[in-house]
Amino acid sequence: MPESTSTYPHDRVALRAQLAGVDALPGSPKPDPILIVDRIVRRFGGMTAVDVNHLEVQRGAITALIGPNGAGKTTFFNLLTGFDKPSAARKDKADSVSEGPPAWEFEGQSLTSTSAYRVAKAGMVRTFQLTKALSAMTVLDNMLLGSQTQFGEKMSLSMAWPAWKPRERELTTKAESILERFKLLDKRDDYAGSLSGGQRKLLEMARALMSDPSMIMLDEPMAGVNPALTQSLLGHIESLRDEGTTVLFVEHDMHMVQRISDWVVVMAEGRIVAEGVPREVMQNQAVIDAYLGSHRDDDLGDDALLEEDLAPVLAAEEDERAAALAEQAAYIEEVREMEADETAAEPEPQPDSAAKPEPYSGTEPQPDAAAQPALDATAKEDES
Ligand SMILES: Nc1ncnc2c1ncn2[C@@H]1O[C@H](COP(=O)(O)OP(=O)(O)OP(=O)(O)O)[C@@H](O)[C@H]1O
Repeated sequence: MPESTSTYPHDRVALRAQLAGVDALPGSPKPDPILIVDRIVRRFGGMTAVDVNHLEVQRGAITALIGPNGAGKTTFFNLLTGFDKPSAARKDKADSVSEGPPAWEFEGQSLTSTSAYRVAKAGMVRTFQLTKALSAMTVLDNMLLGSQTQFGEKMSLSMAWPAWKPRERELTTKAESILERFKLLDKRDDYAGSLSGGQRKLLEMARALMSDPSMIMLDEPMAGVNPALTQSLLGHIESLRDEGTTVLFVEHDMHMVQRISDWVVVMAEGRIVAEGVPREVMQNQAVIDAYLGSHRDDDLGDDALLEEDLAPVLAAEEDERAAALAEQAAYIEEVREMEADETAAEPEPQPDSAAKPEPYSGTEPQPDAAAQPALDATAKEDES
């Protein structure tokens, strides 16, 4: 985990004591914000999906972003991480953009409309669901794809092959260490597609950690996870926080939100309508009106509903990143072949998973591939 340069108290009791003194109001200033967002608006046709005037995310805290379906949470994540661009000001509409240009900064560095690669390199990394193309790669290759350093070095190293080998060894050692932490080391050579739902979630998180993020953004980390692995996932998220990594996560499961969040931000119809400590925010009238309403006693963490609602959004995201993923997967394959040619080593060990999908060749069309931010961005970097 990154060494924090802040004097921020990583002790949870001290952290919560600090947050208890923060005004429970939308856009309230935080004692030590790692992310500050101003005037970010996204419209789709005539519909405003996101209109956030001001938001500060506290360094070292676990912040939950909640809201009803269609509130704009995923779109907001996409904007912050460079996967979408904010809309321009429109004079005939009284939204936040009309009051000035959008701006957001992370660790004091402007990330406004920056590429996904640069966002990840700055230390703000999001997770993605393990999709078909990634499922057809081994767990270890998924981890190597998660290393932004690898992507940044891709072009030069492919031309200076001998330099790559020690780097790959270093990245592999790092990947194995993270996999061990997530109890996935024995799955190292298995195809990711053979993992259980909960193990996939662990792998998504593990992959994001390959780039040493200061802040990790989790999009519905508990969706599809069975109770057996829920405790493990919660424990890992809390451990990340305890080590100084800021966590921002979107979640429908209110039990989880109440249990692990230090702070809760509530979105409805694109806007931040409430903020506060978990117990209090649930009592907030704006939240009850906008989100919980008459269904307050319902279990809002219904995974079946969640997956159904998410499907079209995720499919769109996956399509956009398919080309970048194919390029990266082909490159990893190329590196493997170069290594085999050069060392005339034994044949590569075959993955020993029971459920083995066809290996991904890197050339076939991948309609539903998704990749880490760094993947998409590398392609952009390479173009430039
Ligand atoms: N590419 C798109 N084109 C048109 N409308 C979109 C697009 N992406 C999102 N929207 C719309 O923007 C609104 C916000 O969607 P978003 O997925 O961000 O909400 P959400 O809070 O993440 O919802 P959920 O909890 O159901 O995932 C919705 O009305 C959605 O239909």
